[in-house]
Amino acid sequence: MAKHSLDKDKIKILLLEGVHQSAVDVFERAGYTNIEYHKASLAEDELHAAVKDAHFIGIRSRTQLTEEVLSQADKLVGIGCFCIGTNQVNLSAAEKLGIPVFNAPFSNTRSVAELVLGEIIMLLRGIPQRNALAHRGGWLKSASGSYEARGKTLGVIGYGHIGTQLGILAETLGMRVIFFDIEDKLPLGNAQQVHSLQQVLSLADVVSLHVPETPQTKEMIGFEELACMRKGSILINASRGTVVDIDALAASLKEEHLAGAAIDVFPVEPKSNDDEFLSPLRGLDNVLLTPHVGGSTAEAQENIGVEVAGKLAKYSDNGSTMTAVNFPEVSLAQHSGTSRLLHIHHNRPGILIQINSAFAEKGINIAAQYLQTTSEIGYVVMEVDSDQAEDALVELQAIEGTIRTRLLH
Ligand SMILES: NC(=O)C1=CN([C@@H]2O[C@H](COP(=O)(O)OP(=O)(O)OC[C@H]3O[C@@H](n4cnc5c(N)ncnc54)[C@H](O)[C@@H]3O)[C@@H](O)[C@H]2O)C=CC1
Ligand SMILES: O=C(O)CCC(=O)C(=O)O
Repeated sequence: MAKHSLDKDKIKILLLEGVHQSAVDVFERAGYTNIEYHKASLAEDELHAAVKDAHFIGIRSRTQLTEEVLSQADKLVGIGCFCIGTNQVNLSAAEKLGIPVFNAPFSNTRSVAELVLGEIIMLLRGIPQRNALAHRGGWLKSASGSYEARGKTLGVIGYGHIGTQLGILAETLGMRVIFFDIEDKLPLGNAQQVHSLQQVLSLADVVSLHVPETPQTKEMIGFEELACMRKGSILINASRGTVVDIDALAASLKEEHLAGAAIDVFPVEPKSNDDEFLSPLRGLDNVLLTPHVGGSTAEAQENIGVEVAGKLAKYSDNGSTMTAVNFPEVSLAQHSGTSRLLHIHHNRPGILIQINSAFAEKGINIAAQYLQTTSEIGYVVMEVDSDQAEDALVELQAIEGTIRTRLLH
């Protein structure tokens, strides 16, 4: 059986925010038993303490892995975001520390698209306000402000994995789909790409946001953009809370410029289910408020657990970094008969020459070598005879510009 430089039972895996049991199962099947599991996110001081001796951390969207938190995580080898978004991690700080970050880019996308489709139908029919009124003893049996989805225009902002699936689903209801994306995208079905945000906003009956959180998407929907939207139209945001100026949205709804909204993500979200949810949208009957559950289905969570835990276990076992979002990607098969050395370094000219010269001087034979770089860091993986592996590790650690090394037997 392969022996790793650090025995697997010494490798601490910290799982937060109730990631699915499937993740625990994957780790355990791979031989990792030192798992600290928390159902919720941790308070800041608890997080600082818990990361200190963790080799791997698994989080969802709540836990903020800032530069400060990462700087305290001396033993951290890899991070798993059990979701799509990775904006909660300081990716460049992690990269500079030589820590790859993995996520699950597809596993919950269908769940988000389905939720949004349901919300479109509910909002076009004015159901949220009828439902709220009925709960208070009212009875609003009226066709006023109630429409079919068929024939309406859906404007998708961000035509990626979620936006495209939503477009296809909406077309099955007979909606016309237009979209805005900063990239040229292949339109699926009968969708049409429109090259300005304002144009989509002014043409659509329903606008749905599916962009990532970036400096460019911060408050991309504010007073001006909301004013561009058609009177009586609907806004849906299941992307990130920072994308919409929430005060501007509340104002537009109160002025009855927009007929309704469905919001799943907020600029500030409660840290746990026990904390109060505060928002200027509270109390508006024509707004569907959901607690960031777009991707929270049994199917999505189970698949995400398997996918991300699998990526972390693979990186731990054999150094493979495929699909890491902040790190040079190297696809590696399981090794046998040799030891594998991982060397992460600042990307400067001459590192590989230094490594190869140092090994040549010591008579260390390199059976295989892989190198990938980003502009910041380089990642070299080498296979050497197991009886030379410890000497090779010493040589690697002495190379100037080294960030970290690992040895896998
Ligand atoms: N509510 C929830 O529970 C969930 C929320 N999300 C959020 O949804 C976002 C989108 O997810 P995917 O569709 O899988 O991502 P994706 O990466 O497949 O698609 C995003 C699209 O947005 C486009 N884009 C980026 N910046 C833009 C800009 N400034 N203007 C217009 N288009 C822009 C990209 O070119 C890309 O086509 C995620 O980044 C995440 O933040 C994802 C899953 C669950
Ligand atoms: O389910 C979660 O915790 C977050 C989902 C999400 O927003 C994402 O996948 O980006």
